[in-house]
Amino acid sequence: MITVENVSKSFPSTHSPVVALREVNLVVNAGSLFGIVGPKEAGKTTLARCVALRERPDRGTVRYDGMDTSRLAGRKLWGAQRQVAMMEPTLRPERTVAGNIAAPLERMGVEADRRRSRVGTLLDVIGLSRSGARLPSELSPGQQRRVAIARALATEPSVLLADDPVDGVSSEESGAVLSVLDRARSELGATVIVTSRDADIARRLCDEVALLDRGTVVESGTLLSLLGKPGSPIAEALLPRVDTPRALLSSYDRAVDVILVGFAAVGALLPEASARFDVDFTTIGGGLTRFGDTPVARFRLGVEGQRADAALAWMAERGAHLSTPMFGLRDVAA
Ligand SMILES: Nc1ncnc2c1ncn2[C@@H]1O[C@H](COP(=O)(O)OP(=O)(O)OP(=O)(O)O)[C@@H](O)[C@H]1O
Repeated sequence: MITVENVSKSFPSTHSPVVALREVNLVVNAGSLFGIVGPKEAGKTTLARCVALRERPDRGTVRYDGMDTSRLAGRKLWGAQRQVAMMEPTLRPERTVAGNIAAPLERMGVEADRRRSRVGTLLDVIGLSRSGARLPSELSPGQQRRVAIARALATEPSVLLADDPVDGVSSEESGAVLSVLDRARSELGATVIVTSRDADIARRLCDEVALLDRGTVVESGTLLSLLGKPGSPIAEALLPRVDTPRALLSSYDRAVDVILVGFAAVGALLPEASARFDVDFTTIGGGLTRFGDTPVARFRLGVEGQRADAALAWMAERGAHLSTPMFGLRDVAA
C-alpha cells in the first residue's frame, strides 16, 4: 500500500514559486489500478513523480507499506525507487523491440537465459510476440507505447506508473494500450497508477481514482463508490448525461434519476419493480455505459402508478442509487 500524507511541492519560478501540490493525501491499495485525473497543470505528473520517489516533497511524506520514504538515502532510496517503474515513452531507435525491453535487465546484469524468458513473457503480455526482432520505427505509435510499458515492467517492479499513457496514441489504438496496463495488474500482479487529463480513462481502466485540480485532491475513492455520491464531479463526468427540459417531467407521478451498477441491476431491476408494484417507467434521458467490465446505467425516469414511491424505495434497498424524487409536478398542480 502506498500512502501519500500531506504532500506539498512547489517549484521556483522567476516571480513567485509555482505551487504544484498542496497538502495531498491519498491511499493507493496494493494491486489496484489507480487513476490520477485532472485538467492541465493540475499537478498530476508532480504527484506521480513524488509517489515514484523521483521528486522529493517539500512537506509531507510518501509511505510504502508504512515505511517513511522521506528518510531514505543512497542504496536504500535506490532500492525503493526500483520498486516503482515509470513508463518512459521514448524507445531507443537503433535497438529492436526485444532489445528495448531487455535493456533494463542488461543494466542489472541479468543472465541471458532469464532475460530471454522475461522478454518472451512481456512480448506476450503486450500482444507483440512476433515483433521482437522489429525496430521501433516499424511499429505504430500505440505499439511503441506497449513496448515502453513492457520495458518498464522488465525488472518486475511492484508498482508501474504510466504518466499520460495514451498521449499521442490514436483513439483506435488506445484500447490496446490500456488493456496492456490491465494485464500488467491482473497477470503480473503490479499495482498500476495512470495519470491523464481524460477522466474517461478512469472509466475504461481504473478501479480507484483521484481527481486533482490546482494541486489539490478534489475527491478520491473507488469509482463504483463515487457513482452513488451526490454531486461527485467524477461521477458527473463519466455517467451518461440526463439533461431534460423540466417541462418534460411534469406529466409523471414521480421523476427520478437512478444509477444502476452491475449486470443484475441493469438488466432486471426496472422490469421487476414495474411488475411487483404495478408501475410504469418511462426513460426520459440517460443511457448505458461500462466502468471496466461492469455495466452501469443512469436513467432519468418518469414513474406512473399508485405505488410509485414503494417501487422506488424497493429499488433503493436493492442497491440502486436514486436522486431525491423531483416530486410530481402533477401533484403540485392538482
Ligand atoms: N520541474 C518543474 N519546474 C518548474 N515548474 C514545474 C516543474 N514541474 C511542474 N511544474 C509546474 O507545476 C504545476 C503542475 O505541473 P504538473 O506537470 O505536475 O501538472 P499536470 O497535471 O501533470 O499537467 P499536464 O496535464 O499539463 O501535464 C504546473 O504549473 C507546472 O508548470
